[in-house]
Amino acid sequence: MSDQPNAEQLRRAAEAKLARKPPAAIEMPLETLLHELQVHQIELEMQNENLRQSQFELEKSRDRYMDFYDFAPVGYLTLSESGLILEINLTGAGMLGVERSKLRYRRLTPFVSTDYHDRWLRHFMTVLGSREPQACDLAMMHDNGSTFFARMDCMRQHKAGSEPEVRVVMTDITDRIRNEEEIRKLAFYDALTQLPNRRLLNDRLDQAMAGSRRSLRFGALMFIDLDNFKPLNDQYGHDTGDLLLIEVARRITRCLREMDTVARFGGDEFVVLLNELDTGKEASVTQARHIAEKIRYALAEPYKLKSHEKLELEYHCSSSIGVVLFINHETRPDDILKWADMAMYQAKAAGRNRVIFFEQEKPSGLRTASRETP
Ligand SMILES: Nc1nc2c(ncn2[C@@H]2O[C@H](COP(=O)(O)OP(=O)(O)OP(=O)(O)O)[C@@H](O)[C@H]2O)c(=O)[nH]1
Repeated sequence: MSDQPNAEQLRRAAEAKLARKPPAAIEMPLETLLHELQVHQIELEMQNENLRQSQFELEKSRDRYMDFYDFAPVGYLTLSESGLILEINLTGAGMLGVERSKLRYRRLTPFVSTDYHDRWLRHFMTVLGSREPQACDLAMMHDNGSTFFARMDCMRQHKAGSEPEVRVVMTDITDRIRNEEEIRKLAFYDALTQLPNRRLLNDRLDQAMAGSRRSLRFGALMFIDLDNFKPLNDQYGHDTGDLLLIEVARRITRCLREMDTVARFGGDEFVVLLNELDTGKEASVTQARHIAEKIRYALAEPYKLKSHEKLELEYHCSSSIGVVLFINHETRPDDILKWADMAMYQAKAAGRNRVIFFEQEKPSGLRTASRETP
């Protein structure tokens, strides 16, 4: 803004000047008076022009501010103390999928995914009670029902004589969250079958063993290796082999309860983890054998596969399964895996297509495997 006095001030100053002047001064020649008036008029016009220019600059910077506000890459919202939307920029309205004019005085909470309502309401109360900025990540609902993730940076504003308000900067973090999920998936799941991988299996085995210690129920771990899988790859190509592995994953999963885990251990090896069987060993062996046999039957059913020449082919493939029971965290996870693997090799050696249980340590200190009939 210019330091020039405004028209009202000039008028008052001129009147004061006139009032102060002695009558003699007023009786100056008309020509001099006219000249002085003209000079004043020019000065006034120049000041007017300055004012117009300042006004113009002010409007321009307000428009620029509105552009920054409306088209910022983040949503800006002002919420009332009760969570009503008082103001929102165009980006924010776009994120919610509703025209800005229709958002005023609507609550923000219905745009937060139901699972996140509690988190949002707790966060909002914290913001109202704090002078510091507070942030939380939420799953939000677009008006069309699709979900996006947003980081909500919130700050309470409280000017004397007015109701408190909450300023919110809403940043779309969907890509970041999806990337994190993708990275987690890559780290813990097998890309071909989408089953948990070896790393996730190790976690689940730790949990199952801790659970067994609490419940004093047996758990079981099965090592499953396909028989004669290699010839399928050799004859029809890796892609056809992949199709069989995907189908194997489906068939094993169908034999299990929700609480059990099947993981792809590598190549044509799968590991099944059964939780919370029975407190008695015999009953647990019976349950584990029942499931292992179910899997063995399911995997021995013929596979209808498409070869690399798109020809449909039927392939027969059995499995060798080694099983070990565990309880009460007595053993190390590595040993459980090793013993199940040993039992599986016993099944291979005994002619394949069978289930063999690993027998716990003998009094002699020798560990052997006992064979089950195919
Ligand atoms: N298609 C496909 N093949 C794989 C993959 N990973 C490993 N393999 C192959 O799986 C085969 C596993 O070898 P083996 O277990 O020795 O083969 P097998 O014929 O089942 O032998 P036995 O277990 O003794 O009956 C090898 O040919 C590997 O190249 C994969 O992701 N996709």
